[in-house]
Order: sequence, then C-alpha cells, then structure tokens
Amino acid sequence: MVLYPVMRKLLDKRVVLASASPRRQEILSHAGLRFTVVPSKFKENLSKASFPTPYAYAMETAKQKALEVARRMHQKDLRAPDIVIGADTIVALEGLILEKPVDKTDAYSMLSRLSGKEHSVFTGVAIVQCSSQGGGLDLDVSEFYEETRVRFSQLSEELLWEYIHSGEPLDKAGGYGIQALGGMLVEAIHGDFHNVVGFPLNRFCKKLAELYHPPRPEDRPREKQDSIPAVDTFDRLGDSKGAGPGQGGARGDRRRPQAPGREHAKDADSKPSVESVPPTAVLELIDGYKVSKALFTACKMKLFDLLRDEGPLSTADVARKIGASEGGTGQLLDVCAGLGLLDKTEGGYSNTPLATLYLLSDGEYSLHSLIMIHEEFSWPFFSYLDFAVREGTVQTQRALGTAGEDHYQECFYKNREKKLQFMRAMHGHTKVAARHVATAFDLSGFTSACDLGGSTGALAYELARQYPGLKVTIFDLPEVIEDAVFFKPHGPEAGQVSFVPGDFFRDTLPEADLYILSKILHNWPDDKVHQLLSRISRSCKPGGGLLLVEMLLDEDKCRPLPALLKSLTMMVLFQARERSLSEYHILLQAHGFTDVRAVRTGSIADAVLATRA
Ligand SMILES: Cc1cn([C@@H]2O[C@H](COP(=O)(O)OP(=O)(O)OP(=O)(O)O)[C@@H](O)[C@H]2O)c(=O)[nH]c1=O
Repeated sequence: MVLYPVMRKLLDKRVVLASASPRRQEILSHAGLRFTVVPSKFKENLSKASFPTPYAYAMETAKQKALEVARRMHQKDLRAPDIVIGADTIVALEGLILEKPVDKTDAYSMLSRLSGKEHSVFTGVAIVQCSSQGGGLDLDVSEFYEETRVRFSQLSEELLWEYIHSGEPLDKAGGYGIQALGGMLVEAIHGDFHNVVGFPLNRFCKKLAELYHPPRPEDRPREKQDSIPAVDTFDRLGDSKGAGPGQGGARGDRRRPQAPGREHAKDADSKPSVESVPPTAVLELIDGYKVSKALFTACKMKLFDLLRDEGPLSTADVARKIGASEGGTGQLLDVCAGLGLLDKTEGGYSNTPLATLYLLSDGEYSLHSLIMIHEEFSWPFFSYLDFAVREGTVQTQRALGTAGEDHYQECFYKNREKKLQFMRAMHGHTKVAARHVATAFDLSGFTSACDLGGSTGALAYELARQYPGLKVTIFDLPEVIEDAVFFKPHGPEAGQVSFVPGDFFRDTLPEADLYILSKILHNWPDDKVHQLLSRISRSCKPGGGLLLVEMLLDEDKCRPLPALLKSLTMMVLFQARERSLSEYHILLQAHGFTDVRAVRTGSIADAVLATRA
C-alpha cells in the first residue's frame, strides 16, 4: 500500500537511496517508495568547525553523499537516475557534533555526555534531481533538515556498559538507537521520531510535494497549513516525463510554485471570481517594495548591530540610542519582527538567528553591504525601470544625475569607501554560496586555478580549503587587489591564494588549468561576454576547465524567481542578463568548450563546468 500520493507519483522515476543505513531503507520502503540502494562512497570528513551550525554540516554531508552517487552512476552508465536521496544524521549537544562512535570507549564518552540532558538530533536530507543532456549531467539540489529534541534519563555506569556491550551503539549517531534498546534511555522526545531513527519522513513528503507540485489555491483553505497536499495536487508530475529543455518540462514545475491566477486560468469550466481567485497574491506583490525598504532602513540604521551589542532593548531604548522618533522606531521594529528578523518578548527586541547570521554589518556571512548597495544603487535605477524597458538603455543620468561613460566605475569605484563597500558586498554574497560552488564538482584533478575578477578571494579561499593541492590566483583590477588584503583569512588556505593585478579585457591572463568566472558574465552585454570567453579560450590549454558561477534560469525562462529578478537587475544596471544552461552551452561551445555540466546548488549561485576541447 502506498502511504502518500507523492510516493505513488514517484513510481515511474528511477529513485536511488544513497545510503547504507538499514533504518533509512526500512523507513522509505515502508512508506511505499520504490528505490535502489547505492551506498555513497563520500568520506564523511568535512571540517565541522567551518560550519555555522550543526545542521549546516549535516545538510552538506547529505548533499555530498548524494552527489557522489549521482556522478558515479552517470559516469558508469552515462545515465544518472532521476532522483538521488542522501541523508546524514548527527547528534548535537552543547556545541558538539556526535556521529557514529568509532569504538566502545567512544560510545561510552558520547552516552555519558548525553546522560540526564536534552540534545538535538538533526538529519540533513538532500534530494538531487538529475537530467542527462548531450552526455552532460545537470544536477538540481534541494536540501532541508529536521530537528528533534531528545532527553535522556540519568544513566548509571552499569546501565551504560550493559547497553554498550549489547553492540547496538556502534553504527548509530550519538551511540544509541531510539528504535531498539536505546529507547529505554529516553525520557522525552519532542519532534519527529523517524528523524531520530535516521530519516525525517514527514518533512520529506512535504518537500517532495513542494518540489513536484504545489497545492492549488482552491485546495488551500481545506488544508491545514504545512500539511501534505491531497492526491489531485500532484497530477502534473506524470506529465513531466520526457519533457526536455525549452518544453516547459518538469524541472520548471519543480522549482517554483505556480502563480495562483495562472493555475486557475487553465481551468476551462469555471470563470475566475473574487472568491475563487482572491486578490491576496496581488496585494502581496504591491507590498514587496515596502518589505525591501523596511529591511534597507533597519540595516542603514544598524538596528541589528545595536541589538546584538545591547539587546534585548525596548522601543524607547532603541529610539533613544539611534536618535529617532519612538513611534516610527516601534513600527519599524514590529515590521522586522513580523518579517522574522527580530524576536519580540516582554524583555524587548532581539535578533533572530537569520538576522544574526546575515544582517550584522561585520558578521562572517554578512549581507549588510549588499543590502546597502541595493538601497543606494539598485533602488534609484529600479525607479526608472519603465524607461530602461522602453529605451533599452541604462538610466544612469536619471538615476544618478550623471551621464558618466562608465557608470560601473561611477557606482562602485568613486572613492575608497564606496569601493570597500562594494568589495564587502561581493565578499558576503560570494561567501554564502562558496562551499556549495566549490563542492558542486570534483575539482581535485586541477592543480592551478585563476579566478578572473575574483575580488576579495572569497571563492578562492574556499576552493583552497576544499582542495589543499590547488593554487588559486585572483586576477582583478589593481584598485581591488590593493584592498583585498583586508579579507585574508587566518587559516593555511591563505598560503594557496595569490593576487595578480590586471584587466581581463586587456591584459595577458595568468596561466591556469582551471579558469573561473564567478558572477562576471551576467555583468556584461553579449559582445563583451564573447570577447572575454574568446580571451579565456585562447589562454586555456586543451583539457583545461572553465567554471562559471551564476544563477541559472530554467529553460522556459519563467523561473526560478530569484534568478529572474537578478536578471532584471542586471538589465537595469548594465543592460546585461542571466542565462539558462542551454544558453551557456551555446556560448561555451562557440568558444571551444565541451562537456558542459551544471549543478543547481540550491544556494544563491549555481555552477557550470566545461572542458577546453
Ligand atoms: C540517533 C540514531 C541514529 N541511528 C542511525 O545512525 C546512523 C547515522 O549515521 P549516518 O552517517 O547518517 O548514516 P550511515 O548509517 O553511515 O549510512 P549512510 O547514509 O550510508 O552514510 C544512521 O544509520 C541512523 O539510522 C539510529 O539507527 N537510531 C538512532 O536513534
């Protein structure tokens, strides 16, 4: 019997579980999923210290397990399965990540730590959707995690050793199995039991539902929020079979919920009415600019820095400290709370983890400078979107009040302060996705890389961390290189990275096995893109690589929305754009690159790798 409709819809897909865990196999087969087991050979040795949270570590390990299997199967049969599922379960206690114990002593040390305390069990899951095109492999990664809180009773020495000698702990994260004898150690559990055992089944079903078909708007009121959609909401999954690029195929449908009005319009029998198509979606679109502006304003006022340093604070305290009106400050703080950026309690306002990670002006993954660039530059240009669309030109005169020839220079290199702000913005934005990009392909065969326009080295340092045998050169304008030193990390990877000043349109490119263009091509109009690719093609030796890091548009160019909006931004700012994989394919082939492969990382940048023929 099939447990959930979405499982039945997967029956015609080639699904692979990249896991040797008998528990995962059991959970998924009991749920009605048909799959083949191909255990991953990925070595679970990522550096835990380099992850901001334990679940980020679990998700990355899950992703690497699944990617390794997808690539291996594609290499062997020249055909990857449709879906590869990877998972990783860890136990987290007081900042420590516990995996499977290596021996009985290790099991003892884990279990005695857990005794009498509450810990979290995180399972990271990666769903990799694969499609093979022209011998290449296009991988689309979706990942999520689930947390379950587990409280152990106080365990006596005798009980501990008896349990360890049962042999149960050795192949289990944290050294226990809640589904068997280990269940006797557990006083309380909060969350999904299956997640502890090794696979968060409920969340997995919701994720599949989200990926394969969103609920229709007319179904929504009948459903509890967050529930698993009913059978008829998955109907179109079957239609996707065989749909290729440009045919509006499955990939597109998986990646973005259908707009409510559009879904209804296909329903020929009924005329849309205010009841069947409520205006909520339009009203939300109207409010989009208010949300952006509230975020920009809170960042500009450095509210998040203040609450990090002195929070929780009341409205009156915040208003006094930033020298603003109490009424206005209170409303802005409440909107930030409504947006999930602040927590509001009786003690006052404080930052949520989202704000702590991305909105502080000096955090490791800070997007503060990027937000300020949007406030100062993108916002005025977007005010003239209609002119940009009508005239097909960059609206520098209207937006900035200058008719400068090179407005890129005008915007970002006007003075040192602006330049540093731009570099910080690029640094934060690159860093957030750097690990995803660096691990999207196995680059260990390359010994030298050159990141053209690599700025502060955010990607170069991550590549160096992932591939200790790789030397990376950053080739960027002299004015960028002179300040890149401020972004140098302390670890040994700094020794693998060097900087060479130059202009990639004019000067000789440094020699390298692998060239990298990270968020460069989307800045330039087509003639410049060809010019740059032709220069790289001439410098690149046969067998050498070219790695592009950009947001990929789907072939129908209607999704994913973040890539579409990025493309619009590039049009408004530079009369440039984002591209689909087949567009990159054509561009790269025209310049002598073959074997074009892409990984949609699920993060804010995707990766395309090609080989010089
Ligand atoms: C807390 C807990 C964990 N586990 C098992 O612990 C392993 C974790 O290790 P992993 O690295 O995530 O997986 P693996 O077993 O090495 O398999 P693979 O996916 O091939 O890496 C998985 O087995 C889980 O079931 C239980 O069976 N019961 C529990 O209560």
